[in-house]
Amino acid sequence: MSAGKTNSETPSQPEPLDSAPPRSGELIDADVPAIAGAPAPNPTAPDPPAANSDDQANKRRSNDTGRTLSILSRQGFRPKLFRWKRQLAQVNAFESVLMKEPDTDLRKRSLAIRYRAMAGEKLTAILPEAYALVREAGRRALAMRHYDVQIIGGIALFEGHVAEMQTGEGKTLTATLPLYLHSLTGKGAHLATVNDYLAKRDAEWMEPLFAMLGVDVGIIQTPDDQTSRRKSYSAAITYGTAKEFGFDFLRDRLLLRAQNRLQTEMLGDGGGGFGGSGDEIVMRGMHFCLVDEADSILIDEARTPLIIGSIEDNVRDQIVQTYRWASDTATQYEQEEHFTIHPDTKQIELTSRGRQKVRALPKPDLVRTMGLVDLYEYTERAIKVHREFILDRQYVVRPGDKGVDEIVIVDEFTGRLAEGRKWRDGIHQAIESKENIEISVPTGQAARITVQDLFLRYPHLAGMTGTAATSASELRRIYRTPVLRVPTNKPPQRKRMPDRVFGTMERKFEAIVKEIQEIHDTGRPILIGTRSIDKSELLSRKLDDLGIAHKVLNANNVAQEAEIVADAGGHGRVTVATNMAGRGTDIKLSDGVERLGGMHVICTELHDAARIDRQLIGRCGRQGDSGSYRQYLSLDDDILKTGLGIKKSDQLKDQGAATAGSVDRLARLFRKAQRKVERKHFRDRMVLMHHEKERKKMQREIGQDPYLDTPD
Ligand SMILES: Nc1ncnc2c1ncn2[C@@H]1O[C@H](COP(=O)(O)OP(=O)(O)OP(=O)(O)O)[C@@H](O)[C@H]1O
Repeated sequence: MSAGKTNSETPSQPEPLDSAPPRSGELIDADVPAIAGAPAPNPTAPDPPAANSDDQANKRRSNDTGRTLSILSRQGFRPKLFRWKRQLAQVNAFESVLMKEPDTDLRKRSLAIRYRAMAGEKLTAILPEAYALVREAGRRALAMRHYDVQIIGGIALFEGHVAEMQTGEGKTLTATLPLYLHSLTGKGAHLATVNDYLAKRDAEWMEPLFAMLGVDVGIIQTPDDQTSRRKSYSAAITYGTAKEFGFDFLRDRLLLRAQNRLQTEMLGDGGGGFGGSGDEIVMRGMHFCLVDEADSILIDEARTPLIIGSIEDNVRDQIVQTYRWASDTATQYEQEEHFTIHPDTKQIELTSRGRQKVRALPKPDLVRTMGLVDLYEYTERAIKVHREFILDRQYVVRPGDKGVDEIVIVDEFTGRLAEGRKWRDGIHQAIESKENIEISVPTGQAARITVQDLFLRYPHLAGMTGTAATSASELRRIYRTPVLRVPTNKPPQRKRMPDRVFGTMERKFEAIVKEIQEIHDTGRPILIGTRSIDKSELLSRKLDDLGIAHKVLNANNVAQEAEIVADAGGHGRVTVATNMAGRGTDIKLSDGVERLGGMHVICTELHDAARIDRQLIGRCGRQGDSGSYRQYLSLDDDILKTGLGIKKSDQLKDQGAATAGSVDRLARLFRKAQRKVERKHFRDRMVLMHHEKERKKMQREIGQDPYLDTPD
């Protein structure tokens, strides 16, 4: 969209979706048989009459089926429309019957369809009754009746799509539909979220709905022991994080291998069973997984390897001392004289004078016994870390569980602390030595799986997200999950204000503060998104100087998160946040704010991926509320360096320093830089995927287990 005009938002279209078959094997038949016990489906049947005033209120809020389907048809979904329309009508027809039945009958029906599913009846045939049951249980147990758009979203999820639903449109409730339907087979349905908190919150929130249908729910939390994990996995539906699902898969696999070995050994002397430790695996297979925040987990996290470590390295002391030595000497090396930086890969390489210096510098005894090639590598890494990794941007230092300080990564995409995640290739340890804290010497790998591999193992996979359209082709290519943009329940009212571009960050921040002051005077709440913790704090100081009361939400003050978010939509509130405010945060407007124009969002910089910007923007104009947003940019922004290269970005920076006013016409340059970064990340992911595939193929050929026999 071009700058210079105030527009209603028109997000870019997702890929045409009918070109790739959905992943799920259970595609819906064109001829769904009529279902016993339900009135004959009538494709044009209106929604059933509302039972009470609550329901009437829900119905008023609900979209009419016609609007939903006409929006979908504009997305190029025609071939599926006929089927969905009929299924929606069938769900509605069932609903009018179910509404008259007592709770006990709902449970009996639920049991009956479970038997049918277990007996092998196709889930597609059971879908209308199952979805109507879930809708009715939602209405009774949670006072939330699934809107038509949510039913459509639920059908798409069942068919293996990634459903893009705008913020606040009710992904949590929509998820109950495919989770329930898949759980009927008795093979378990998983919901993967990004953190423990969301897994617990969503499971506990939806639990009364499932309980009404006689379905139990398990929750996996990081500290859980094996026994409680096993219990949670034995539930019909299990909520947990992608990370925990991955680690449980690996631990089970290690255990199975150990047991197999034991069994083989015992067979020789007539023994049976694996008595030994008495351990048992915790998972009971992988059948269906619904991934929440699908773009974050399936794309941003795709490359993250989940690793279970083996025994400690016996050369630990030597490694620790070498990290320390390299870090202590890193600042003595000069660019060009001692090292060069590759313009594209940003790789640091010592020159011959640099290597000479490595050899000449005094070293402790243990370091001297290290091979020279290793010493060069340690030094290059230490130089890189000193130049590129900045405290309170990419990471924070925080007191750890055992009373020792630890480095915690700040996730570029979520703004949150990425608990337990570590940089690879010694970078994490080099940062630990830079910050002079205990060095966590890497252990050997016992088992390893990437997030991508993990989810590709599920025969039925689906996802939900607020922002998938920009990743549609990647999701389809890697996971075979087409993207469906689910229309909002009410038409969106979000306004885009023209982009503003300044020469320097300083001038940009001045203009931002001015805009905050002006809008703040009208009483509208404002949310300002920054790319890093230090910038959120810089802006906060500027607001302090002007006496504008505000709250700061970043990874340093997670404890007050719920309180800050609950308040952010209030009259006159100003909230400065990293992209932590970007997901899972439902900002509700307080009374009267809607009339003033709703919330205003200010984006202070572009992120590496456009969808992260969209997440922040999505905080305003929620559920048909009014709202507005504006993007601010400056010629010294990081995105220009990462997207256009150092030379070009340095030129622009110089140009910016000499520019007094705004240069809004340059906005297009920033989007171009962002697209370049996105393409580069995409290529990296594809290369990784190719290598991983080749490695696994080769390992299988020589009889190895690609998850357990992993090279470091
Ligand atoms: N069918 C419904 N009837 C009534 N209220 C609903 C319905 N669906 C969702 N809601 C309400 O909408 C709000 C947002 O729901 P939810 O948090 O699941 O949204 P979300 O799509 O996950 O948003 P986010 O992108 O912020 O995570 C909740 O307060 C929920 O109660």
